Amino acid sequence: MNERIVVGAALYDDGRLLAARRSAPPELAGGWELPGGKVEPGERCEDALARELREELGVEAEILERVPGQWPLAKGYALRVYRARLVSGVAEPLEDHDELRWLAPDQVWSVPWLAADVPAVTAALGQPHSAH
Ligand SMILES: Nc1nc2c([nH]c(=O)n2[C@H]2C[C@H](O)[C@@H](COP(=O)(O)OP(=O)(O)OP(=O)(O)O)O2)c(=O)[nH]1
Repeated sequence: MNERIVVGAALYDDGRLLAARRSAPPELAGGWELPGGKVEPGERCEDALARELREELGVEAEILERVPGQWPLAKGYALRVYRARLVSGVAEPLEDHDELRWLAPDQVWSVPWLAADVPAVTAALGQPHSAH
């Protein structure tokens, strides 16, 4: 399989969803996304996501079920989303981001999500919130 996959986390803690503001590249900077990153060759999506959350945010997360669907990104990549639960650590914008926000359910649309993330976040919200 030759797909280029980016995995993103619908990461919940205490009923709130984490949004991360990208600091680069220039065309995406300032937009909000679900934290995550590229899956490396031979890597399981769930493992890639746990690794990215560790690297980018400094947290340990339990990766739960995949949100059905897949959303196109630039350069032939596609975004897949997994629900996840914060296990330990305090999320900080260590890499790729310059601000983080934990959004309560009525705040989810208060940030300008990147275009690809709008349907992904919508799909993530459309499921029972078992990760709360
Ligand atoms: N992580 C993430 N990336 C997204 C989302 N929406 C979106 O358009 N993207 C884009 C931004 C990036 O071009 C690409 C993900 O790459 P990344 O830079 O986060 O991944 P990475 O940490 O593995 O980066 P790299 O060092 O290999 O460049 O997908 C999203 O919700 N989450």
